[in-house]
Amino acid sequence: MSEVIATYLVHDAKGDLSKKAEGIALGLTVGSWTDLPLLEQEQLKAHKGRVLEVSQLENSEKTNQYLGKKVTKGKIKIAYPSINYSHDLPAILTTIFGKLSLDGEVKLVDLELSEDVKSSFPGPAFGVSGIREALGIYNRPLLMSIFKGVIGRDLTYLKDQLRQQVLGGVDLVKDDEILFDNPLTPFEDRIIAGKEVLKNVYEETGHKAFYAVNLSGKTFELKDKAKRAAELGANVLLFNVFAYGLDVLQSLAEDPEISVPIMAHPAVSGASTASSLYGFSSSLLLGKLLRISGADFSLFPSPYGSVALDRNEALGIAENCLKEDVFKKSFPVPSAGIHPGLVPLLIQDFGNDSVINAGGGVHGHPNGAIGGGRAFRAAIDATLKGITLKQASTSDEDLKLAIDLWGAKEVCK
Ligand SMILES: CSCCC(=O)C(=O)COP(=O)(O)O
Ligand SMILES: [Mg+2]
Repeated sequence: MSEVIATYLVHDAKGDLSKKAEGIALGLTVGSWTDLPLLEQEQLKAHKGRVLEVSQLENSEKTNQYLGKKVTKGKIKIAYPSINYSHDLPAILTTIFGKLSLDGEVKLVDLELSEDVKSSFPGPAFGVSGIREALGIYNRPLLMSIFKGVIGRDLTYLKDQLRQQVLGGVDLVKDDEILFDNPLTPFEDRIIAGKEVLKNVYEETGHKAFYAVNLSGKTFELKDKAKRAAELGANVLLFNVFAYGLDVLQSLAEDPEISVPIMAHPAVSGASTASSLYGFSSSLLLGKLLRISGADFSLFPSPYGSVALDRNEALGIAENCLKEDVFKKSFPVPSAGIHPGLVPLLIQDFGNDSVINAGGGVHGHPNGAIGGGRAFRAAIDATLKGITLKQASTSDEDLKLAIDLWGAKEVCK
């Protein structure tokens, strides 16, 4: 059947979840149902939402700590026929969660698209395999660092910081999401300068790395800027998807003139995911929806760093980035407050097909960004060989300095 199935988590004061589910299925599709004449009911049948599942998770005996009232918690699954909407996310999201998102304690936790609906979405143009091939790295998680303190600095500073990071052995360097187009480091100049630094480092050391430049500006200027970036040979485009919308990401990802991998930053997404009662689940928004819309990388807070996400939520994002589907895989990038001592935990939880990403954990190293990058690479190598960081640090000064400063969370085998 051609449809989208939505799963909701609801907290309902009235306690009749079946009635609530039927109300949603009707309200978001054909509106009124039972009061209509039989002929009209027949005509509308193909358009009506179908309740597939109603399950009570907790009863209403206890007062909910956030709502201050007794509520019944439950899961509701509804199928929405695809003849009701065009096959784009603005229409799909408005159908299944439009006014419903404003109507009490309802959280959208998952969406399942039938195969014909999926075919309207691009998925990542490069994906995990394409990025690995472009970098020539197949057997370990990638390592990324983040420019820091570039606001108010010029291109000379940016070039020097890029060089230091790449010399430490990182595979990717991304702009911070708060660096926009500006007179000191304009978008196009950053791409040109970045390419020059990466070329020099490659010629000197043989180490290949990519630079993810922040694609920013007004929505209707983005395509032209992205096309220009592609012409200039940009490696990756960083994009603050949730300040714009998933459909904007999709239109960039499916444009054949913008053949550049896209890295989705989660900025602003917390406003839609953080509540346990409202909004979207992180695994849906930062995993499934980013992937179908064309993100080659999805950044999200790791469970361990400074902006921590619940571990199951973070694992759910990674699962939706990587599970078998018609789409290429997106790289999960657990981020924020990451330092070399967290590498064993990150690899245990997110595996080889992930990107280890750090800003402060690279720049704050006592030997500077070069030392930070080297410490991370040593931590990755040690973890993959099954050696503890403590052991590895006896023969690696950069790793030793990092774990003396930030500690190490070894994992039990
Ligand atoms: C919230 S995920 C985004 C990570 C990010 O953009 C960042 O700047 C993290 O920096 P940090 O110094 O915490 O590694
Ligand atoms: Mg940042």
